[in-house]
Amino acid sequence: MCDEAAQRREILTTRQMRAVEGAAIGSGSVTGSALMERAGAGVLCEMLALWPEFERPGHAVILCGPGNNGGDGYVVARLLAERGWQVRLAALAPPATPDAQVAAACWQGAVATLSDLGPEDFPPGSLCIDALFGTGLVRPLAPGIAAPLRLAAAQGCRIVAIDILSGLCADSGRVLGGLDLPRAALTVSFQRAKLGHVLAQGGNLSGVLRIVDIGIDGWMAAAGVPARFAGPVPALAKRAGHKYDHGHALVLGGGPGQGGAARLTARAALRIGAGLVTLACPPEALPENAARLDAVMLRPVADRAGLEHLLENPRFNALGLGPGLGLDRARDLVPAVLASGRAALLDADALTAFADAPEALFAALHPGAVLTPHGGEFARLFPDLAQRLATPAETGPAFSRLDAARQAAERAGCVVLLKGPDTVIAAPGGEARVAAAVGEAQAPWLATAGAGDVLSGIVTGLLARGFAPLEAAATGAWLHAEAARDFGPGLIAEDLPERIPAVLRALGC
Ligand SMILES: NC(=O)C1=CN([C@@H]2O[C@H](COP(=O)(O)OP(=O)(O)OC[C@H]3O[C@@H](n4cnc5c(N)ncnc54)[C@H](O)[C@@H]3O)[C@@H](O)[C@H]2O)[C@@H](O)CC1
Ligand SMILES: Nc1ncnc2c1ncn2[C@@H]1O[C@H](COP(=O)(O)OP(=O)(O)O)[C@@H](O)[C@H]1O
Ligand SMILES: [K+]
Repeated sequence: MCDEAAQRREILTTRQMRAVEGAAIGSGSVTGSALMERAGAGVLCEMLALWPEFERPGHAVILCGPGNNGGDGYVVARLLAERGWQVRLAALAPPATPDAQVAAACWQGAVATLSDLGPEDFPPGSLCIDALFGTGLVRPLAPGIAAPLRLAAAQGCRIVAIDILSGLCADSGRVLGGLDLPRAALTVSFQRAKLGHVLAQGGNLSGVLRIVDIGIDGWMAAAGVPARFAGPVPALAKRAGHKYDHGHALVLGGGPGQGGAARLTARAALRIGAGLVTLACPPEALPENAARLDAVMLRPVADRAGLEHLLENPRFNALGLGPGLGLDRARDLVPAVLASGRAALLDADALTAFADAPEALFAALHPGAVLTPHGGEFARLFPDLAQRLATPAETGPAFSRLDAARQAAERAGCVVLLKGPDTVIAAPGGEARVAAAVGEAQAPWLATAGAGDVLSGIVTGLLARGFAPLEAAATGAWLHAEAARDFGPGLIAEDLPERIPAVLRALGC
């Protein structure tokens, strides 16, 4: 991936976007009005690129709010009318910002109110441009504001959201007030994606997401250190060296009849390129595992003393445990794993085992560790954060899954990966990644038993290969979803490790 692409992987908060725009305008190089013109032109360009049939003028309703999002709407209305479209513009209120007032003054057509609109304004197949609110949304949409959006959807219109679907919090992707909102067919945003496009309901409600360059990259430094999309990295390629140069992952498994999860973990660690992978299970589970494993090596580990003995071998450089481990065994082994100081991935039972005493786990964790909870496991370790996520969002910016992961990472003192279609990954200090399996990158077939065990293996394998915890977790989550997308419908967990080679080959590894 070239540097330019890496930079465009940033995902901004509202505050960060405002800082970048403010720096650009403050430099005197560009005006707010000029940015608004670029934004409106970009919306039109992306609509025509996605739906070439709209080269032939049609019918559009433009819904304009009082702020600069509404200003973008006036620009789009003008541009569509210039192309011969029949445009009906309805405003919630008069434009209230100087830039929106300039844009509105250039609109020659009539201005209706939202309540004037009826079904006849939304002929099926026409366009509804949502320029009500963008990053300035701070409270739930009033019923009269959401109504035309719902009407448009009910009539079979395509909704195009300017910047973000009105009603969605741009920082969290949560719908303020928990309203039932229709989905945009297309969202056109500016310069960089916002967290609200990919987190929570935002991933589904944004539809196809397109980002338009409005020429303010030169001021991106004003955003500080934004979150970034997870993605492929050059270090995935395995160019040379002996197997011992690529690390030896140790996966800890559970008792007889519970071994499938850890076997999935071990196989995924091997597929992602760990030089060697050993599965350590209780002695009584050896026959079952021996019957199912070939390239993955097998060692008996009865208890903590057995593990400490095995760890006298310094070649085990990354440990993965939790899937199918059993809660008692987890309580016995996790302290030894963490005391070894080696890179470690903790998932499933290795997390749930500490539901009654998360502080004990946090005290033992170190910066080389990665936790990969799903929502339920996250709530067991961080009940207050899960509660904040579960509380309906009434004002923006609302508490986001990324806020939750960041606070969890701070508390745990290590990387925390919170799973979901919008997987968020945070390190202590605030660095963050989002592995968004949403919109055009959706991977719904990952909702299958054992998918998380495979993710554990991919991340453990990358840790063994020497990836730093944040990058192992982020790259692993991206690869995991990419393998699922590559396989497609009918995916089961066993398919995921077997799909990794195709993903790596496509990357040129
Ligand atoms: N600042 C810039 O340079 C640019 C801004 N752009 C556009 O500007 C938008 C941000 O503009 P603004 O900051 O003016 O914000 P918005 O246009 O999103 O809305 C802000 C106004 O809506 C009010 N409001 C918020 N929630 C409400 C609710 N639920 N019901 C009723 N009123 C509500 C606020 O009090 C405020 O007056 C972006 O989303 C983007 O579309 C683009 O033109 C690109 C350039
Ligand atoms: N609808 C979905 N879209 C994309 N990814 C999903 C979806 N549902 C689940 N996943 C991913 O699949 C994995 C499921 O893990 P987990 O909940 O631990 O299940 P299990 O314990 O059965 O392995 C996670 O990586 C999660 O991010
Ligand atoms: K909007």
